[in-house]
Amino acid sequence: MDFENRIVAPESVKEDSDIEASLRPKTLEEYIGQEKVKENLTVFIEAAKRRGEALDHCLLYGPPGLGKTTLSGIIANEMNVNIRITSGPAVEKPGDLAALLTNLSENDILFIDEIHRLPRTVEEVLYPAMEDYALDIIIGKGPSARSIRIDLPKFTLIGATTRAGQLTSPLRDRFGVMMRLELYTPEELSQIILRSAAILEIPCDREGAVELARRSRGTPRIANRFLKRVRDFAQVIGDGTITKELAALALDKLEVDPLGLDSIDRRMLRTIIRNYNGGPVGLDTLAAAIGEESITLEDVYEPYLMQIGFLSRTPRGRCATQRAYDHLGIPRAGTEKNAEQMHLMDLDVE
Ligand SMILES: Nc1ncnc2c1ncn2[C@@H]1O[C@H](COP(=O)(O)OP(=O)(O)OP(=O)(O)O)[C@@H](O)[C@H]1O
Ligand SMILES: [Mg+2]
Repeated sequence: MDFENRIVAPESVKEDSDIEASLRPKTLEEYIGQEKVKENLTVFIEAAKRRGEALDHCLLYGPPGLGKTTLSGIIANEMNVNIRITSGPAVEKPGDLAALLTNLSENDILFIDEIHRLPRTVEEVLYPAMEDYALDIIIGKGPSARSIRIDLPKFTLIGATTRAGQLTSPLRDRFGVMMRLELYTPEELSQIILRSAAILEIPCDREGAVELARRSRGTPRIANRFLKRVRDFAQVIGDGTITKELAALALDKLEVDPLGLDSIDRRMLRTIIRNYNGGPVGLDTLAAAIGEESITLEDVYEPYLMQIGFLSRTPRGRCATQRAYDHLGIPRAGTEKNAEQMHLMDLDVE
């Protein structure tokens, strides 16, 4: 199975990057959804600006593709400061971080994507930088080594992560603001799609946008990708406009079902149902059974399946819900007749 090229993958792939830049909203006003986050940010930004201070360090967390990078750019824009962008794995040595920090100006933003992947030695340099705006640098080796302190400009660190739980607590505790991004509702996604369609000059009617939205798994990145792909179908099969019928037809062809599930989601649910009698099954066991990493299941597949109520997490493991059975057309086992039907249905697995 091709995990890398899933059209419903929420992670950025190469073909996304050429449109993403043009579609990124620049102001909080243009940023659709995430009302709670926006409301709080508006207050924090306004307060920091009035005091002429740097914004508190912020941690943005939540599943991929929901707009963490976009939001950081917006914060910089609204604060009227520069933003430097890097990522956890890119900052390999303490010296790399020191170089980034000493190049900031007062109130600037340092954005560290995938901050949970910062090497520990780098993280330790970050603590005094965040707390006291200072760098402690060791000069020399052996007995003559001494530590000097370099003052840094007051800056804002914005960390983004899909896994807040993997952050060490000393790092987590140094963020003044923690904001969780949620999956978007189909209504919010259709607004995002209509906005993107207008920018890219793709004719798309309201029902067409709703249909794309419904299948976008709560994720703007997927919504924008669908828009781009479905435009091709609209131009070749239709009259150029994305309508409800055309959107449905195109996404069916791309093997994205009416709820946005693809074959991998269905396989995961079927595995829980068939091999584990609907669950509960432990995450690691399930991951091994479908040949995917536990972390990927947890970050990428589960959030959406839980949002639509197909999967529940219990202390003993994952369970498929009645809705999942219904959607897949699998009767619940329990009666002998059902068990027999299940057995027959097993013959047509992919
Ligand atoms: N609230 C929003 N309104 C409009 N467009 C959005 C919104 N959030 C995200 N987008 C669009 O979705 C795309 C992905 O957003 P972004 O790159 O910010 O996600 P991300 O959370 O940083 O993802 P990752 O976790 O992969 O880094 C961008 O093209 C952006 O234009
Ligand atoms: Mg990002």
